[in-house]
Amino acid sequence: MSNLVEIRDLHFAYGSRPILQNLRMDFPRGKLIAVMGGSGCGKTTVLRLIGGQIRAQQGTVKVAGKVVGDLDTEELYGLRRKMGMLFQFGALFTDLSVFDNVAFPLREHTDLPEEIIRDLVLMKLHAVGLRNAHKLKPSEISGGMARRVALARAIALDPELIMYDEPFAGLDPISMGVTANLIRNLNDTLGSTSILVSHDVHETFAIADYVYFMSSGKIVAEGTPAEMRASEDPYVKQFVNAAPDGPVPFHYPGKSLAEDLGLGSPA
Ligand SMILES: Nc1ncnc2c1ncn2[C@@H]1O[C@H](COP(=O)(O)OP(=O)(O)OP(=O)(O)O)[C@@H](O)[C@H]1O
Repeated sequence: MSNLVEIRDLHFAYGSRPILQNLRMDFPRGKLIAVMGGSGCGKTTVLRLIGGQIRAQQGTVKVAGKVVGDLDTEELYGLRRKMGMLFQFGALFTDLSVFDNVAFPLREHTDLPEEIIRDLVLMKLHAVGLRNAHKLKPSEISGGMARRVALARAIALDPELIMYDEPFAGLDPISMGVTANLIRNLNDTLGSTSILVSHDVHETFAIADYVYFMSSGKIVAEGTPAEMRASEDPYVKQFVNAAPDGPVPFHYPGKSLAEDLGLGSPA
């Protein structure tokens, strides 16, 4: 099976601060691939490299066979049209109705007549169960519904690749489950490829085909959700079991408590 996105030998630094090291990742067409790991390990940076918002200092990111870092502005713009992105707390335009929020990318990126835009928007809203809410403003709907509208907007242009950055953040458990199912169903019905950045193990394992675990800018484990559940890797175990201490220490590194309290030999 061919990969829609391929990352090879990737190194990335913000200034002199290394963020990603020696990454190799495959995102096969049609699959839903999760990228998991603690806060600040570099997950969002991976999405930004795929979207071409930033460029790697070393290594390659290929999307649909093209090296993203080599594209000029116009080519990048063309590539981005094939990508749908749902960012953390995917903010809606508060002054626009639900309908106009979803219509926005269609009006911005296509010359389609309004009657066609109307049908497309209603179909996308139907897919997320909110066709009948199309006249409402974001202030009149719940947080879970707003996330679904953002999802409808992200898929408005039938993207080949959909990237989700923490789509479950701030949602109640029911809305989380609804959003997770939608992400899986949309991937399958649109025939797209999805990248899901999340630290929510339960929802992510329920829908992902394959999982990459990152820590400090490196891939530390990868496999299917079942393989990850059975993994003996201490980092994966700590993450999957949400253990407060393990390879990721609870205490910020430094002096021991005994030293700080002047109690003699360091522990
Ligand atoms: N524009 C920037 N300039 C400098 N450092 C940055 C910039 N953006 C992110 N970083 C740093 O890069 C590291 C990786 O950030 P990134 O957002 O990719 O992490 P993440 O795994 O997505 O974290 P989270 O789950 O908290 O969103 C972090 O330490 C962050 O502080």
